[in-house]
Amino acid sequence: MAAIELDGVTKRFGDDSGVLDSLRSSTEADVVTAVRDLSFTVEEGEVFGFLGPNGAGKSTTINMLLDFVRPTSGTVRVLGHDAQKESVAVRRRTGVLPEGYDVYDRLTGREHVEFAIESKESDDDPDELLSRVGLSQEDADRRAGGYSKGMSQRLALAMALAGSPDLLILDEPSSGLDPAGAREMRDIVRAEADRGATVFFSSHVLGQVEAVCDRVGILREGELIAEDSLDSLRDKLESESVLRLEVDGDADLDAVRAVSGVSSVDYDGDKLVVACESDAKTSVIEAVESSGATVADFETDSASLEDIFLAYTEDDREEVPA
Ligand SMILES: Nc1ncnc2c1ncn2[C@@H]1O[C@H](COP(=O)(O)OP(=O)(O)OP(=O)(O)O)[C@@H](O)[C@H]1O
Repeated sequence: MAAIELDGVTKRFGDDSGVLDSLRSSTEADVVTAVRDLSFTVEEGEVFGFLGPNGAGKSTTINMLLDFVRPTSGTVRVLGHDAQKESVAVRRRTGVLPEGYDVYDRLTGREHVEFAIESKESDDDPDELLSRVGLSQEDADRRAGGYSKGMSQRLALAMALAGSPDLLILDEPSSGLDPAGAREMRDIVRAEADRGATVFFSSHVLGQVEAVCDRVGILREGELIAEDSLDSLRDKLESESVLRLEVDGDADLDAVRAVSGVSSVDYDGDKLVVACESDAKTSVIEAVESSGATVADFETDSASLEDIFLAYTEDDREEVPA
């Protein structure tokens, strides 16, 4: 069964166009389409990486899974439940690590976790959960208001794990963690998947996602622009190259973009950087030269996963060379 199913989901903020003119408070400029016609499925037991640059719509999507935000159109199902009509059932079976979790200053770490355990009606041992995320007994007895950022993040993860949820939603889980903490978090994600939980993991840090996820979805400006297993993305990479060209004169970037097999064209300093299929390299050089510029020199390397992510998510706007 699918753990998460989105079908044609759009979310517009600030859109009160259905409201009487006299009551409208927003102008057209206030309307933001955070997510546009988004459809995807995450299967039970999968670790799904939800990638995208800042403002791509990741948190909005997560908030719709939990019914904190309602879609303007489309349907959202979580663990077989309608996310709007059965949000209580969804939340009971879901552990959430929200982005930038704010602790309750006056409660101790243990009290936070006890609260999470109670709300999940579970009989978990709070100290066990705290030690799983690397917080000691002494830490557990301290008020969380004095915690460091990384400690607060660990505490939030312990709370998300309470009650062995069927679905874990982790929004930027490694933010604030040191490298050891980030690795421990990844180990926990894998252990949770091994016990059968589904993990939905949002991040703009590709390395984190790469290390734990079976499949990724890449969001850009509210639209899903790629959804694939990491292996397929890697296969794709093998046939991709990045060309760095030293160009004299002004190359027509649109002509280069139009070459079949080219996925992105941009300036990096004074170098023209073109991501393309390996067998399109000659056509790229020809396109640059026939647009009136001269290729003085070039180098080529195979694309890293990072390059692909950037190629998918970066804006194609022409940048003026420095
Ligand atoms: N409550 C809101 N009111 C108006 N606009 C909003 C609201 N929440 C989000 N947005 C807008 O929706 C878009 C997507 O935001 P969202 O927070 O979902 O992105 P994100 O991918 O989680 O970004 P980040 O990686 O920076 O957390 C942004 O343009 C944002 O300004």
